[in-house]
Amino acid sequence: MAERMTLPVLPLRGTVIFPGVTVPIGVGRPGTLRAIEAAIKEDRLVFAVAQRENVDEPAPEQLYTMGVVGRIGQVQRGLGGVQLLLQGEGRAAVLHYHPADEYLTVDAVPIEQMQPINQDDPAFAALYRETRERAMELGEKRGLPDEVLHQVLDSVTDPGPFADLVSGYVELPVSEKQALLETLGVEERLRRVLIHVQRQIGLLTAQAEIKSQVQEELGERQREMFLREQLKAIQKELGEDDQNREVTQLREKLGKLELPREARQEVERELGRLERSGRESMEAQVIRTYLEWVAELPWNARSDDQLDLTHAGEVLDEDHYGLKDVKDRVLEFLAVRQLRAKQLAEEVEKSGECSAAGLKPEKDTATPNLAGAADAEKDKAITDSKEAKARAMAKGPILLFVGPPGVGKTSIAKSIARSLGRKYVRAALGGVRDEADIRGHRRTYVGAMPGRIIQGMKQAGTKNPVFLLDEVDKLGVSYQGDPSSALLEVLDPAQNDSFTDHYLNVPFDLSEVLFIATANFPQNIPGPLLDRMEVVDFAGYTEREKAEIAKKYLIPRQLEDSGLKDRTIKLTDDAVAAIVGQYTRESGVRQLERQIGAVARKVARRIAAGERVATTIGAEEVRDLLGRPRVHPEHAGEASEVGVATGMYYTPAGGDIMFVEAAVRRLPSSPSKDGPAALGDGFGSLALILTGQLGDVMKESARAALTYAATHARSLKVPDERLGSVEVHVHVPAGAVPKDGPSAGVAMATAIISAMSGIPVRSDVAMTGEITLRGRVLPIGGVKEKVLGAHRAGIKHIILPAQNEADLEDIPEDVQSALEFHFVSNLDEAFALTLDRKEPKPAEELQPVG
Ligand SMILES: Nc1ncnc2c1ncn2[C@@H]1O[C@H](COP(=O)(O)OP(=O)(O)OP(=O)(O)O)[C@@H](O)[C@H]1O
Repeated sequence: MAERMTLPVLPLRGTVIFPGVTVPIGVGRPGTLRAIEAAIKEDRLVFAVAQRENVDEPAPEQLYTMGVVGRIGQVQRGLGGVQLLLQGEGRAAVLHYHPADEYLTVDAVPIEQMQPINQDDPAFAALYRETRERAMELGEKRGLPDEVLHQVLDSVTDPGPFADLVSGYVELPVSEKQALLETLGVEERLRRVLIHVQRQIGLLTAQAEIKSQVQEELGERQREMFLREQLKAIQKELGEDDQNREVTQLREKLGKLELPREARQEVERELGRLERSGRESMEAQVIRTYLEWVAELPWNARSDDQLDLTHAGEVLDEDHYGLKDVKDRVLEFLAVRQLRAKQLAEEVEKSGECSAAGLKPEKDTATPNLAGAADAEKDKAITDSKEAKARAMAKGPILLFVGPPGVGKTSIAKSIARSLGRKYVRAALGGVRDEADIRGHRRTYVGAMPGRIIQGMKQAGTKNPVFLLDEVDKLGVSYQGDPSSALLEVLDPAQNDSFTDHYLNVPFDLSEVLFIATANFPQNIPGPLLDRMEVVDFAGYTEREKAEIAKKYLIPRQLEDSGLKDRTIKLTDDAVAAIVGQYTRESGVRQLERQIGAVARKVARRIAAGERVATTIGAEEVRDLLGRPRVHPEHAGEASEVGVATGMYYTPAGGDIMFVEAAVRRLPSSPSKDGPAALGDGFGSLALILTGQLGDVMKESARAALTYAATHARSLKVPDERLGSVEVHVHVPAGAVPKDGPSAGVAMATAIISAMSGIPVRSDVAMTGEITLRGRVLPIGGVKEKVLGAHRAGIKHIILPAQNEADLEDIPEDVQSALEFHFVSNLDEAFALTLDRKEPKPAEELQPVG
């Protein structure tokens, strides 16, 4: 029997201490504190026993009767109590509690544990091992570090203390713990501990499982939500649904087209890129625009040509008055095209037959049907492409319509399209200085676009339109490439079946297009371009022609535009003549149409205002409606004059006459009285003054005229007394109109000679012609315009260079018969006609200069 001990009691609340286990304990209750102090003074042993009930000052019956003898280790005193480490040493059973004022003491006896009968019993050993392993597992599950676990568990090898150690750490209610403490049989204790450990492991596992499940579930849902959000964002970013739909639509649209291989490849490539790019991205926009362009081009659509020349002639006549030459040229052009196309088609047919006959038999023996079909297809393809070539070759040169504005160049081109049953498109080239205007910008440029040719093709919607290249003479050249060279490619039948626009970046076939160009001044067209073209001249209209055009086309059209179609408004011939003569000054009929439009609108306004308006509009009414006449054309001079010659000029606005004036004055140091001077035929020094906004060429022309006059002064009957040092002043009035060109040579020479000799110039004679220093008269341009202008001005005689005689046929009959033409090849011939020798004026003294 172990010896009994008397010890201070340390009541434990909510815990049980096991032998071999050291635990920290906080003590605050005064009784317990006193017990601890007492123990510390003795041998530091206390009897640690669990309370049955959670009270402050437990009575003996509120304490269990088995506890542990504990040794007090480290003590930390603090405010309101102490912290101490208590190491459980051995079990002890209570004999008596001794309540006292100071603190509770106990009489207790140590209790030995009961070892199993056979420790080597495999069942016990298994139990022990199992308990160790499960304890280890529990420690791990609680998240204790492995080293610590091993250190603690491995330090105890005896099954009894091991069970106590684990009991100390297992989380259990006090009663359960106490029950473990009171289980003295080691085997039984192990078994119970194992059960608790297992249970706790189970609990922790379940807890962990639940936790992970919950987390998983949460996580799963969050993940899904997150992904969904992300997807939405991505789709929004990509506009995926719309994008896909759009790509599909584009693909369908493009799929229907018969694209050439290269174009198909490019389109596929771009479709792929579009699918991969974000909907709102810059790139997608660019690709979409590109594909839209491709989809809208006429790769294979064409209108059927109506090559009926009679019909074409009718259409041209229907739309235009006069222009006989032009219409004839156009019809000839169409006829040649038609014949050549037929001829080439026949050749193709023949060569097609030959190849078919030559190839077939051989192949038929191999795989009759298939090879036959394939061959036929191949043959057809060859024939088709040859036919296309034939058509292209049949094109011949490009027509170039040359003439002043408003003479019907554009509208004839439209008529050609109508007569052929083709679409009509027009590209204005005036002011185009950039190659990219013709050929487009590469797609890498921001805002790149196809050039005007491809734009025109899209607008046409067929691959064989009539394509008007307007104002090719106004193409410029800049550092950004020469647009005319791009145009050359467009017009070259050998190249234009694979015209490559920079933007499109794939060849487009222009070979079936009927190009027509227009220009005001063909001399401004670059040589190589002009070489490609066949010039068709549109000269201006005579007054009579204009009046006819007005009556037949312009007046009905303008009345209709002003809503007067149903009214019986009529313009008399006088009215038309008044508009033509007094309100317009042009070769074409643009201004005329505008003025007629103005008349029509004014009438309409008066009608709308309820005024009474005469239905027949005469010249009077025109003046009333349009106000004072705007145009004051030059009129032929009344009588012959000294030093005034009538020249002719033409601008895009038409031809007209102009007066060249010359005056001669003596220079101060005139050697005249002292006899003939050194220069030429009796002149000393000669000064020339030029005024009236003359261009360089005209100035040179004036010098040449003066030199000729000076060298021929004697033979030209310039009186001796007028020879000497003189100053000649040549002036061309209407200074606001810039004048240039060599064709005033004859008129200048005439004016100068007249001024020098004092012989007047006939006022009813108008003259034109370039001169040389030796007095030869060279041909000039614009004969029709000039002659029409002179006719308008009331001139009777026209002097033209002999080499211009052929141009006479351009001049309408009525004008021709109203005029008398004289052709000259030198100045003497001209002077003979222009100088009015019948009326020689008395030779006047020359006025000195200054
Ligand atoms: N011979 C004509 N018969 C009927 N109408 C005509 C005739 N000539 C011109 N017109 C009319 O005059 C107007 C101007 O003609 P158009 O536009 O064809 O001139 P254009 O020579 O092409 O001038 P631009 O060089 O300025 O383009 C058109 O309305 C056209 O129908």
